Amino acid sequence: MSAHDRQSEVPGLDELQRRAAATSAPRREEGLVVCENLVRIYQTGGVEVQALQGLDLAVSEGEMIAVIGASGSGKSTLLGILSGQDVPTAGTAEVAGHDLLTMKRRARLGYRRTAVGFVWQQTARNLLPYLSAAENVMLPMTYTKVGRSGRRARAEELLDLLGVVHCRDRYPDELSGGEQQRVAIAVANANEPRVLFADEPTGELDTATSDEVFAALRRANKDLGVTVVVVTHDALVSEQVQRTVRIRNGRTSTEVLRRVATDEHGVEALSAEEYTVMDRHGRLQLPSEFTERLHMRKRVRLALEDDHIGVWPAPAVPRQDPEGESGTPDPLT
Ligand SMILES: Nc1ncnc2c1ncn2[C@@H]1O[C@H](COP(=O)(O)OP(=O)(O)OP(=O)(O)O)[C@@H](O)[C@H]1O
Repeated sequence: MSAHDRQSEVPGLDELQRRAAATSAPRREEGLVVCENLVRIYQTGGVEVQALQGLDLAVSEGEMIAVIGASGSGKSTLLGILSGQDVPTAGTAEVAGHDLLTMKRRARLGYRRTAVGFVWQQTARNLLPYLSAAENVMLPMTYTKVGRSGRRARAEELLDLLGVVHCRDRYPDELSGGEQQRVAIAVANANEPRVLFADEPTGELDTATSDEVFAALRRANKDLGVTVVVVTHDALVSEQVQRTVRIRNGRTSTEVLRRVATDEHGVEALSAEEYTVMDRHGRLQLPSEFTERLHMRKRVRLALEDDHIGVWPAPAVPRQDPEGESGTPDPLT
């Protein structure tokens, strides 16, 4: 090969930059809410609790999702971070372009007041007891430039939308649990937030009342366009959204996507499919029920097919005895 040929093989600066860009960090997730590799470590009495251990989540604008998971899996910690009440230890947490890791105190206060809304499980925690329903809804608007008549009109409109306009002049202790939560949803939407977070909003309610509250959340999502992230233990509630995200041990593990499918006879039916979450590096966790059944440990063999990837247990490797003769297979323990 001549010196000239070798020269022509050396890539130019543009080509090197292009290659570097292609191999650098994978593309960031897109969405109104984006968490990547999110970590929250609590330190209490010298003990470290890793509440979130590299959680990934992306929620698109206008979506309504349910977050489920066992007690202690990190659901409330996630909501606390996304609503600006708590600060993550590491990773990425962005909501509507706000970086929740680097946000300063003052900006955080503004964020909590106008960018997001929050509904707690405890009905009494959402409303001030000495204000009427309408006054509760008007209160957050005092942080904005909306005048008194504008505030009153917006409160009336929200209470009407959520089916509790008849409660406008009543105090919280004169409302049922379901009415209180619907007024709380109105309060959380007062300043036209981009995202509404609700932590077990139906946790203290019976089934019929929970349905009403959940219908109010759906109405807020549909009619006000607010993106909704709701944490729930209630399987019936989580089945009413298009996407349910399950958190296990501080990470997103699986997602159930629901959609209406039409068969060849034009009959519509709701289908639900469960997916394992893959992070942007291509990592995913195989369910232990699968790996145990097929005795998959340490290594697996992958094969790329036209439309899927096959995963097989690795064959047992014969163990080499000291004399150099092959002996019993090593079961890769
Ligand atoms: N302030 C805190 N200090 C120390 N550890 C905490 C704190 N808050 C939460 N934890 C721990 O972090 C882990 C996740 O808690 P988190 O409240 O987020 O779970 P959860 O899924 O919301 O549970 P639940 O469904 O019971 O409300 C748990 O082990 C919990 O004990």
